[in-house]
Amino acid sequence: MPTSPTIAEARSTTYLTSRLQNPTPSTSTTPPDFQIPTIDLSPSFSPSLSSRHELALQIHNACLTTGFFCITNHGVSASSRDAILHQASRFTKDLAPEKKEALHLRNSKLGYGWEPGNYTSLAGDVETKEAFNFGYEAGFDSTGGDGAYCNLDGSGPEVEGNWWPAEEDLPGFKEAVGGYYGEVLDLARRLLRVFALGLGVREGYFDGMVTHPGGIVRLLYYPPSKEEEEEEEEEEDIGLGAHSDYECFTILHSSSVPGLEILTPSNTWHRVAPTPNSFIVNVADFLMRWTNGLYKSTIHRVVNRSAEERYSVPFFFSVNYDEVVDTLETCVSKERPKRYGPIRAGEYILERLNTTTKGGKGYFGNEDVFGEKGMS
Ligand SMILES: O=C(O)CCC(=O)C(=O)O
Ligand SMILES: [Fe+2]
Repeated sequence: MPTSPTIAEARSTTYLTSRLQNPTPSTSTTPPDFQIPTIDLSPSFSPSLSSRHELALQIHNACLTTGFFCITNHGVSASSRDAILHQASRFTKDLAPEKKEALHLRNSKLGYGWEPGNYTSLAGDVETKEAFNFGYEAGFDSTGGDGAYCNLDGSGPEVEGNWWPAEEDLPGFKEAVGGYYGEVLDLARRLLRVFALGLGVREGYFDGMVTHPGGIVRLLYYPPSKEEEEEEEEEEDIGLGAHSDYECFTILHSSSVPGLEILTPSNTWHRVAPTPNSFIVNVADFLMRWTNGLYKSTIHRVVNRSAEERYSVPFFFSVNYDEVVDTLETCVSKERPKRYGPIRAGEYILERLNTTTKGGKGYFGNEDVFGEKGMS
């Protein structure tokens, strides 16, 4: 069940303040020791268990340190990757304003639909990004699903499902985004098997927990920078404010325009240079909790400093939302006693989502907070 906005607000503020050691990190250059490893995922297809173990070790090390890594040879087709960016641009540019308005996420309890620019804020930054959010549908799943999907709040898809534009308004949109979703879901499940090996449990340990998994996709648009902002650090327009992600891990695809910045241990923003044909993967909060704080869910943000538009598509992968998850025993030791109790995946994520607001007050379906237009 969603928490009341007041509790959510307090938790959001405390959480982010505790993780942002300095609320305004310096944007000076990255320390030379900070690197996001690039990991070749081809061994995940290998019949050799030792090759898969070697891969798992590389990923495990990245999760213990940066919390971010870049993957190549991931198995997602170039055509689907191109198609999803094209659909993000069609949604942003071709869908009439009144059609977007009809999909406004203020009408959704689960964060689905259209998020206009400036609608949300994170860590006090008003954001310039625009987004369209949707979640799992069995029809996208290459396994066909197990028929047991439930929403973040425990309700079934018949209570609230995705909010799609009408087919005649954006012909072929749902089919294309569904095709991409299915391929990335396959990748996510394969990656989770690699995570299992890295975490010292058997490879199939998590399989039964992702039979109807959570997986929210956002089609994100970041407008071009109004002016050359490279030297004007004070004036920068935040596309997406400093935050960590909420689920198990995120698989991020973006256009070639840079913008993603990662907070380094020395409190500087590391600007990620996009690598062709790759995805960026990052540990999110639920996995951090599940691993007893061993895996790092690293704070990041987006600033589009270029004169070009930027599109990106994160896939936030979670175990089945009705799965009750307790700390992994392999992550508990005498030196690191168990820090967290069991929690239902959807409950945790929904609580976190409800904190992502202008003023931290919770916006999903919450007309009272922002009034009719959802903005103040
Ligand atoms: O657009 C990006 O590169 C990152 C997006 C992101 O961090 C998010 O949506 O949580
Ligand atoms: Fe993120």
